[in-house]
Amino acid sequence: MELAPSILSADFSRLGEDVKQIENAGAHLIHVDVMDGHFVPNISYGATVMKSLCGRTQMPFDVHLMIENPDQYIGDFVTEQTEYITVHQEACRHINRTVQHIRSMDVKPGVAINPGTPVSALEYVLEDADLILIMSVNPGFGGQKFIPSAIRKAQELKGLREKYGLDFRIEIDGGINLANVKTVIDAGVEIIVAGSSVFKAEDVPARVQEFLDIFENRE
Ligand SMILES: O=C(CO)[C@@H](O)[C@H](O)COP(=O)(O)O
Repeated sequence: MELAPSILSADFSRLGEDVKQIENAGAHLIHVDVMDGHFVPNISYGATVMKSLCGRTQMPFDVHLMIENPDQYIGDFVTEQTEYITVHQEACRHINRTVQHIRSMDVKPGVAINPGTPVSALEYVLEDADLILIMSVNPGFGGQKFIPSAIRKAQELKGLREKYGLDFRIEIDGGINLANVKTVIDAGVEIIVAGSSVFKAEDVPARVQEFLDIFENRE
């Protein structure tokens, strides 16, 4: 199990400190939400902000591109710290080519699906991806309410992974908190993205620890 706090909910005026704080508390990855105002109705930040964190933390980057034309920008997000680059199935005309493009840059490719997209849309890309990201809110904003159908998707993906002997990891993103995280873990999720429930907590390190304690009891 890994915790990937989303810096979308961090305080950008002190991003380096916020990231260091979650790293010291034991978080595993930094989730980097990139939004273009086209694929999603919000603009967040780009590669320059992400790269400003290189070396300020040892945590790997888990990049989530919520953008049109991701192929055009993938190269900008490749750094020595970039572990995953995830693109949306809905944003890619040639998803297989995009996944191969990410892999050719020595980064693990991920594919995300929106709440309205069925798992079946991923059928022919599961064997090429290292990560499948289930959106459990409509992408674009932090602090939204969890959409429960994401649980069925995780169960379905876990079943397909077993059936075909594949080894992609299952990640969930949106509306995750201490109350629902056990349910998504039981459904098969292995990487938990959490934005507001981590960065908006009164005691951020304690909140990270609470997630880690739940992980430990589930493993
Ligand atoms: O990709 C997104 C939103 O589009 C997420 O990564 C959110 O930033 C998660 O925030 P919370 O729902 O956990 O507050």
